[in-house]
Amino acid sequence: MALHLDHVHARSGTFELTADLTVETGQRVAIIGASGSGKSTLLDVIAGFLVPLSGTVRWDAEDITRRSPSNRPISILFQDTNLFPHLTIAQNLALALNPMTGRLRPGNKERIDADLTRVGLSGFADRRLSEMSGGQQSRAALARVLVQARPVLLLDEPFAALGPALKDEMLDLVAEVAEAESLTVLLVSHDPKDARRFARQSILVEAGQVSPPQDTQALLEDPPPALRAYLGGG
Ligand SMILES: Nc1ncnc2c1ncn2[C@@H]1O[C@H](COP(=O)(O)OP(=O)(O)OP(=O)(O)O)[C@@H](O)[C@H]1O
Repeated sequence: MALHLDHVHARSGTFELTADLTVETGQRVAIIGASGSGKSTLLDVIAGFLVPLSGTVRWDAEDITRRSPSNRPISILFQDTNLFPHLTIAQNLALALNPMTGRLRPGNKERIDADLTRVGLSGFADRRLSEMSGGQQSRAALARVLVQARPVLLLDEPFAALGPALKDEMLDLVAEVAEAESLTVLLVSHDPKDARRFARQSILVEAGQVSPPQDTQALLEDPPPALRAYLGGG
């Protein structure tokens, strides 16, 4: 299994993006590029918020190019956690599972409890989000994407508001969970330390041109000029 972008050409306003690449199942990949290079636009194409003008997005043999975001094998974690502060964690996760009703179906409660345990929040099910710390809210947001049980996880700077130690802890937790569930993960981050920590391979985005995954260490040691300037490497 793999996520494929075959000869994708997309346009958002006047901005153009091209991508031709494969991310293998279970791979963790960082998306690196200067500000405005097209990292979020790339995630939009994969997630289904932006339909390309040409080319194909495939999950293995399945063409998902025109599928709505909610019908893709993909979940997304943004910095805005998508959680309702006045609801409990359990209520939030129930809504993630059954968006129309928020009611639990048979088996849902067990799934929620298992995912809360997995992210270190066992016993927190009835706690309101507004009564939790930033780190705990990040864990709850991760549990929210885990209950959806989709094989591809997109992360767009999800832990940028946390301090460095907490951010590292969350990245390690995502890596651990991704490993256990064989998730394919794409992480947009502005911090090269995150890419080094999280992803052996990275996708470089330069002025709308997306390169296939390459070795993170090698890319960051010898970045192309635009990326070097952005990273502040002189
Ligand atoms: N609807 C639009 N009309 C015109 N330009 C757009 C539109 N949407 C996005 N852009 C431009 O597309 C480019 C890519 O934006 P994108 O958000 O993908 O970049 P990014 O690499 O994620 O940037 P950052 O690191 O700053 O978040 C930017 O120059 C942005 O201004």
